[in-house]
Amino acid sequence: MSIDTGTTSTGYEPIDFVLFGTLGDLARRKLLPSLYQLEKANLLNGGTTIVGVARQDMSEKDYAKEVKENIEKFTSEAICKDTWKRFSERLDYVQIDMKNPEDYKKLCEHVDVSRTMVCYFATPPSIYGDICQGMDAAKVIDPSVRVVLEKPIGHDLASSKVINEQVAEFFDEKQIYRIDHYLGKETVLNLIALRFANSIFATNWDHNCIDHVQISVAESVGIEGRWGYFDDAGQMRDMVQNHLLQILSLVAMEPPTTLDADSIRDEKLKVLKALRPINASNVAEKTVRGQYVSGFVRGEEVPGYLDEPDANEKSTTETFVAIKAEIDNWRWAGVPFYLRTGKRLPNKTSEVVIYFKRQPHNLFGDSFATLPQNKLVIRLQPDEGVEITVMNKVPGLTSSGSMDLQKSKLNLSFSEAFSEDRIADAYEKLLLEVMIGNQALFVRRDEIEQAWTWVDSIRAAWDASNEPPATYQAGTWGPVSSIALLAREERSWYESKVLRK
Ligand SMILES: NC(=O)C1=CN([C@@H]2O[C@H](COP(=O)(O)OP(=O)(O)OC[C@H]3O[C@@H](n4cnc5c(N)ncnc54)[C@H](OP(=O)(O)O)[C@@H]3O)[C@@H](O)[C@H]2O)C=CC1
Ligand SMILES: O=C1O[C@H](COP(=O)(O)O)[C@@H](O)[C@H](O)[C@H]1O
Repeated sequence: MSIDTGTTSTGYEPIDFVLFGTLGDLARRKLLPSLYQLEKANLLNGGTTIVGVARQDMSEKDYAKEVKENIEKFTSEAICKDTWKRFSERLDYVQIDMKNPEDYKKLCEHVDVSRTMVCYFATPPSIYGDICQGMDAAKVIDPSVRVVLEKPIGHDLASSKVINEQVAEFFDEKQIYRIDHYLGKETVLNLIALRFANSIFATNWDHNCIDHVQISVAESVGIEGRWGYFDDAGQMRDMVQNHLLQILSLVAMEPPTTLDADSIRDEKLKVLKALRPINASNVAEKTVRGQYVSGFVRGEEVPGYLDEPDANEKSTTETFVAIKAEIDNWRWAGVPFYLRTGKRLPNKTSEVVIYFKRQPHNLFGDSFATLPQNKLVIRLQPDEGVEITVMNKVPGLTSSGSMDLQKSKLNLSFSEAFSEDRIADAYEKLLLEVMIGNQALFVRRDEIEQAWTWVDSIRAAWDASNEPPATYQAGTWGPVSSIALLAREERSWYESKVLRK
């Protein structure tokens, strides 16, 4: 089916956007509201259609009603009548049991194979193979089709290879867009601009100038009713294997030759390959895993992980991970990258903090016994921005002739510096990139597999150790051993501002 609402002309050809799993949590909460926002910003091509696929029997009218309700619920603003009118005209629905190849014939009545088709698999990865086979049986696959795969791709290296192979049987790597939604966050993308558009950073970005790097992705939420999924995954698979390693790669990669997809992905892959393996011989020294017990998060009492609904009270799944990662290459020799992520921490904050080396000699002994390190704090979320701590002379006259120093901050807050009234959600950016056909912000198969290789080795060492995770109270920054991970190297975690309710 193709329509022309005649409203928008964008830089890409009209497409048929097929959303498998359209009634699921991700589609309802993120994908459909993001498509709606693209409509509102006039970024959906006039001829583009949105075909929802799920196994429930539902009329087009009821589907549109359901979509509208979800947009109202998950978009923090009143729905705009004109935008909704244009958006609703694009919506179409088809009932398919994705495990039944016969059912996919119905799809042919809803898409126009002469146009580009984008197929978003918002379903469990275990049925990606079934969807590919069904599409093949319905003869809707050709080289112009793009498929979007949600994370996690697998549970470990072996299972990710199986899923990647199932999809590769029908689609070339150039057609596959693997989502890591952190790559769609404005501030994560800004890492590339900050590093490569500013010579002050470009020339100071290595072991000569940088002491260490901290990457923290803290969440105040717990398991949010996803115990079954989460207990199988744990924070390592849920957050480190993908989001934290992608951020680390962008911070540590060499300048890509251009901004094209493979130039960037080649450089990220080299970083992942250079990560020093962590195994049974060094896992205790380089990693900490934790599990929260009950406590208070922003003044509210919350249950422990083992007391969450549906919990198995013997679970040893980690809800917190801290790692000292090292990159064995010329640029980063001797510079640790400390990673930290957890559920039920005091706040939702994601930050990259670059600690520069101290001055070799202190001229200002009277003010400071040791001069503090300059820090570059890149706030990924919330209060997106960049902050540099510098030392300044305190203005004023002194009779002793000494110079008093004070630590000050140069703070760039995106909300104050830029006139945008809202920062686009990561999914808006990524959906638009798929429609344009740019793979730069999507993860290549070899990156995913390399990340699994590193993570699997840590997980195997944890399993072999038989040590349970250390506990931490909900609302704190993780187990004390995480503080010790840095303290024994005379360092400490950057203290994020804790937002109060
Ligand atoms: N939810 C989130 O915040 C995030 C999700 N993801 C990933 O996104 C994907 C989707 O997750 P989520 O939306 O949470 O999952 P849900 O279980 O909520 O949704 C999956 C959808 O797929 C449908 N489905 C499953 N099997 C079939 C089948 N045989 N035939 C037809 N439809 C089927 C389900 O239909 P039915 O309702 O009928 O069972 C449901 O609509 C997963 O890969 C997940 O890991 C990634 C990051 C975050
Ligand atoms: O992929 C995931 O990410 C979210 C955190 O994403 P954010 O954009 O809110 O920072 C996490 O809660 C979830 O467990 C994980 O699957």
